[in-house]
Amino acid sequence: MSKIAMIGAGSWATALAQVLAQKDYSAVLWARRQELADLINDGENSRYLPGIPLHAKVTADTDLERVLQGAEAVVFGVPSHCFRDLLKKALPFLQPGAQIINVAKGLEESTLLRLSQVFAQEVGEAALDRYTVLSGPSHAEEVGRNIPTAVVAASRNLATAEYVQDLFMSTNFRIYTNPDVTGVELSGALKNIIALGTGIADGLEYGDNTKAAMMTRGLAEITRLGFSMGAELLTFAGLAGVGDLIVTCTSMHSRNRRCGIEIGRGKTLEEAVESVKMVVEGVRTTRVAWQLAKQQGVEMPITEQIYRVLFENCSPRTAVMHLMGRGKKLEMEEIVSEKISCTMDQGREEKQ
Ligand SMILES: NC(=O)C1=CN([C@@H]2O[C@H](COP(=O)(O)OP(=O)(O)OC[C@H]3O[C@@H](n4cnc5c(N)ncnc54)[C@H](OP(=O)(O)O)[C@@H]3O)[C@@H](O)[C@H]2O)C=CC1
Ligand SMILES: O=C(CO)COP(=O)(O)O
Repeated sequence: MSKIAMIGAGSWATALAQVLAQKDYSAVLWARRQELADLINDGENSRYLPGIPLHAKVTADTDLERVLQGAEAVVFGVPSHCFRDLLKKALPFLQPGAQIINVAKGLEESTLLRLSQVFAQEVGEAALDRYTVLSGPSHAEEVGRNIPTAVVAASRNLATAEYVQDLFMSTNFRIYTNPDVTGVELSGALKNIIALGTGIADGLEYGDNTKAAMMTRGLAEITRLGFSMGAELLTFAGLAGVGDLIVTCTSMHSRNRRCGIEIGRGKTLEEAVESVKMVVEGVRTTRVAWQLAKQQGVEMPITEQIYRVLFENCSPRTAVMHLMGRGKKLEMEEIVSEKISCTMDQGREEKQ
């Protein structure tokens, strides 16, 4: 059977390799450290996905060229901040026409770009026809244990999205296709900010009401930013949107939520990130979203308060006080008015 290369050997890349190996693919993980490759080749990624015996077709190697040789598809499973660098390193060894699947949930901090835009800059706009983002409510710890999970494969090219759907689809891993790459990328990245926030609320020992309010209003501001950046509104109501927001804000598997809990309990950002021992994408994403909100002229009050807690020494309780003390609002105000004015503009253009 065919070979699939996985760039990165953390929890998510390992769990996805396990899904592919169970479908008889050879899933070869690229690890930057020999120690990690050895663990995987010994049958368990005890550093990132402990307690899950790996399928014999999951192997690891530190030689990037060897990993990529003959791979029909390449899954990038590394944190967003190293995507561009690893993509550049991988490019010379990619098989012509290889499918590229990105599973990272973040934005590039220095450029504020989505990762498909980073890919287009490095490989060329036309290559987006073989680029897919795979995203949705999917903790590695559960996928690795074959717990039923459903996610979205988004590509501008339907045939490419369907290739990824067929590649991963199994009895316990269900894939839907979606053409809205922008919406799927933004919702996957931005929900991590809200998960930091619900974690902080949990750390402060606020209740379920607070968490539900933060998730719902969080979704409203994610949707607002996403819509202003060209995403489809309905994507935010789907698996990659509200689905992933629910799982990340409520699960103890979530690294972002766990980091938030530690901050709410009084740890510094550095101490909280250190305690998680895996990537906490939401920290960088908060900086990016804070800047994007300003750039787009979009109100993101929760993101703004989380930014102040993470980077401006604002106490979590003060941040909550600021959120609760904001001026009176109509619940659907911005989203509805933007959509209506947009539809009206469209209607006017069509009439002319
Ligand atoms: N874990 C999950 O359940 C899910 C995660 N994701 C997303 O997948 C992406 C990866 O997350 P996850 O697997 O959890 O991360 P982990 O922290 O579990 O693993 C990160 C992996 O990336 C490697 N890595 C880190 N920095 C670099 C670098 N500068 N150069 C090369 N390799 C590097 C690590 O190697 P080393 O050990 O050598 O540091 C490790 O192999 C993130 O964007 C995350 O949001 C998406 C869905 C689910
Ligand atoms: O995206 C995820 C689940 O869908 C994982 O979230 P965390 O990075 O917070 O663990």
